[in-house]
Amino acid sequence: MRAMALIFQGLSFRYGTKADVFSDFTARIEGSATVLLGPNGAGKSTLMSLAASHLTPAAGMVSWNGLAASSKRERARYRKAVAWIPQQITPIPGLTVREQVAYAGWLKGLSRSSAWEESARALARVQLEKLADRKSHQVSGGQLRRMGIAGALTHRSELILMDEPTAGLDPTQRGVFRDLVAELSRAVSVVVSTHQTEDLADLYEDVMVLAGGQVRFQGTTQEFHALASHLSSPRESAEAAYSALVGREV
Ligand SMILES: Nc1ncnc2c1ncn2[C@@H]1O[C@H](COP(=O)(O)OP(=O)(O)OP(=O)(O)O)[C@@H](O)[C@H]1O
Repeated sequence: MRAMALIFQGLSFRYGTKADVFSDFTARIEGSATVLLGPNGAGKSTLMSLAASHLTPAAGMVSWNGLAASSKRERARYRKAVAWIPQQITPIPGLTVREQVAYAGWLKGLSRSSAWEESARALARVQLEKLADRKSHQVSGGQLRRMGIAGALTHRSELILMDEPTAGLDPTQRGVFRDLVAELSRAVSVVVSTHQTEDLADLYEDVMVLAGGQVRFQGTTQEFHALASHLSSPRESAEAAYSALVGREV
């Protein structure tokens, strides 16, 4: 296993004058494929945005593999190593799929020419090469998300954070996405937030359950299922374990 860790140390964060979403939050995510579960409002998206250094904590720090997101000297390297696929991927008007993927690489510090070269390789990995010349606002939601992943692949990130990547996808697109996560996690670390407890065992090594800005559970997927081991199917036990941890807050 790669010895890389995403570390949250004494993190505090709130939006404006609202209550703290996180207060002195400490957690460590290692391993190649982790799923972040939690009810609406648990703080999953906020944690992902903090990890992406898209949001800045009021106190504490986030680091990846020893690089601190908040360090001026390390921030560019941190952002190149850590990619984030937000819930909403916005097509950039006028750009083709390939141009938008190349643009993502350029934003992370690649030269224009290498961003352009890498974009072709990345689109092939997410099986979108046929749509490379289509305008990005003319592709489906599932294809947009794969385009976002391709953007993350251009700069060869080490960690890919995906926020609710399967929300609203039809079963076929979900299947494509699952294969992609399985493939990606052989080469890079992935952290995926979701509401869906189905198919956890096949895709993820580790589970972290968040509720009310706190870690309710962290362990291997097997340990997670074992919380409800009296139930036979993995799907039932995952749902039961999840409900036991966060109640019916869904
Ligand atoms: N932009 C924002 N401005 C103000 N409050 C926000 C904002 N985004 C989230 N919050 C609040 O912060 C808390 C955590 O929200 P967050 O979106 O991180 O949870 P989540 O687990 O991702 O939920 P969901 O599953 O619904 O996406 C919630 O109380 C939410 O209302």
